[in-house]
Amino acid sequence: MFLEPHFSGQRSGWLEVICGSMFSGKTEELIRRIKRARIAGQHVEIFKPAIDTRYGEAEVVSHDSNSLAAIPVTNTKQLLDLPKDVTVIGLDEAQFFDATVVDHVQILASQGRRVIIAGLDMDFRGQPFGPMCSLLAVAEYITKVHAICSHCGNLATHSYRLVQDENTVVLGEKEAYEARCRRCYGMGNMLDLRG
Ligand SMILES: Nc1ncnc2c1ncn2[C@@H]1O[C@H](COP(=O)(O)OP(=O)(O)O)[C@@H](O)[C@H]1O
Ligand SMILES: Cc1cn([C@H]2C[C@H](O)[C@@H](COP(=O)(O)O)O2)c(=O)[nH]c1=O
Ligand SMILES: [Zn+2]
Repeated sequence: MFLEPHFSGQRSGWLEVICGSMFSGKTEELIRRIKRARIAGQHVEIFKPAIDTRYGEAEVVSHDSNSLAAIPVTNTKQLLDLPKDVTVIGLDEAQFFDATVVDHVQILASQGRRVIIAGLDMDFRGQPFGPMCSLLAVAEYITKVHAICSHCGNLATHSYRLVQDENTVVLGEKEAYEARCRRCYGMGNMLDLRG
């Protein structure tokens, strides 16, 4: 389990990334860390891409219906308008932000703030999703969480799309995606290719 770092001298900021497939517990882990920061008396703000309207516009919500209020973002420059006393920043569904998010979270960290970022590492094709690769490269701390494969019960790393749609962005839940292990993901794709 992730334990928050301690600093004895002057505290510097840092980036944490929580990544994994759909249903792997990214949002739950983000909510857990945010709640602990609030318990510690820190000022927290949470953001999400405005594009993710699945559960309403101003919330991050887990598949188990845990939720926290969040500010929808259309341009990641908005992240830089934060008051100085906000020392902890959460970002959910980071795969949907554009590449500018990488510079903007680094500015926040260099201002001494803790930035916790949750997002899908891979899209339904098994390819790196949006800015997640770059965020993983610059983060001080990385946590990869795993779902349970819907087919065999092993650990799942992939998000398998059940609906026919070639667009990278297709919002959805269980009706549109399954968590799968590498083996079951590969077998599903082979069957799709055979038609
Ligand atoms: N295949 C699955 N593997 C693991 N958890 C699942 C699965 N399907 C549904 N869940 C539920 O989803 C919850 C995780 O939800 P959430 O934190 O929103 O995940 P993520 O943000 O990674 O999509 C789990 O606690 C569990 O109750
Ligand atoms: C794999 C994949 C997912 N999406 C969408 C589907 C959901 O709306 C979100 C992921 O939500 P979660 O909190 O991680 O469960 O992303 C997509 O648009 N494209 C994809 O390839
Ligand atoms: Zn499997």
